Amino acid sequence: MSDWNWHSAWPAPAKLNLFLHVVGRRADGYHLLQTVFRFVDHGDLLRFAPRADGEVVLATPLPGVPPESDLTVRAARLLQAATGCRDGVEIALEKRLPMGGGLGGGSSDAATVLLALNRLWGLGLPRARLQEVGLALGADVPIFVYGRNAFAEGVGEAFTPVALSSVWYVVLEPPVQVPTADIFRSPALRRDTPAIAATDWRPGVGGNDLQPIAVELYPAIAEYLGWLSAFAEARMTGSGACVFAEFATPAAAAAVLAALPAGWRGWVARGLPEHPLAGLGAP
Ligand SMILES: C[C@](O)(CO)[C@H](O)COP(=O)(O)OP(=O)(O)OC[C@H]1O[C@@H](n2ccc(N)nc2=O)[C@H](O)[C@@H]1O
Ligand SMILES: Nc1ncnc2c1ncn2[C@@H]1O[C@H](COP(=O)(O)OP(=O)(O)OP(=O)(O)O)[C@@H](O)[C@H]1O
Repeated sequence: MSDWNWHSAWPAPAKLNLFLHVVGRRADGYHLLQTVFRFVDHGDLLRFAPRADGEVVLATPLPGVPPESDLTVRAARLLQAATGCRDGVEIALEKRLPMGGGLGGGSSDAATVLLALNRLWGLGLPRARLQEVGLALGADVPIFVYGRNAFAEGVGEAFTPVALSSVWYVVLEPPVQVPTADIFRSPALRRDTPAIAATDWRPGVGGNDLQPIAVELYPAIAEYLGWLSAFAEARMTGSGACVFAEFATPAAAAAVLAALPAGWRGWVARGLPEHPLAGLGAP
């Protein structure tokens, strides 16, 4: 992927929060979290073409999102501003991840833009610098730049890599979009879960502190969790709405998906050992 090629698709995978605890709150209102991020092999795709006029143009605007606010456009402009780069780009986004789904879709798109344009514009910024640039766009952007499954702390920007086994997930999409800020603003949110050491985390440890709040606000999430729980332990990712459960084999996951009630949306994804762009040149 060293050259501009409109036909090369750059992946922007989803993440799952295998657990998510709110352990405190910063003076600016942002919440201190502990979470494990896991990448899965289902996500959006991006394509890029150079523009000589220096403009950043989104060829595929999303319904309800003005291009100026789209995280892909904002990421490209922020990279121009951070480096003084005068090159432009046309971006095409093939959206597969639901918005407000807790899968980090917009954040992953932004991270893939940063990684791709760092390469295509020949900027040579180190990954750590791209993570900083990404944090200005959203708390979930740095993990996608970092590129390894990780135990995360702070607002989700301080990472300890974790090795995760190869498993499959059934991910269901309740038909609601959850605004992340609404969940964090809830007076009912528990903000004092005791912190754990990264080395004490094992798969299965911990829950999602945001889940009771989201379930209360959006009964569809409770309904989907209830259905999936009949097959395996089910949990919400991020601030919702999507819910997931883990399976040891792709056949076991496919069998659950095959039983999905009519009209429900869901998919099976493999847990990845790392982000598909983790090996990309950025130091
Ligand atoms: C819930 C997670 O998805 C877990 O991975 C992330 O923490 C959310 O990350 P994100 O969607 O990138 O969120 P941002 O766009 O940075 O923040 C949206 C809003 O959520 C609240 N917010 C977000 C992250 C955080 N650690 N504490 C917060 O209180 C803030 O009100 C913020 O204005
Ligand atoms: N490229 C983009 N893709 C998705 N949403 C975008 C994009 N650009 C801007 N947005 C805005 O960001 C909001 C959150 O979208 P996103 O898909 O990142 O949510 P999410 O999956 O809940 O993320 P997180 O797990 O980070 O909370 C959307 O409702 C939309 O208004």
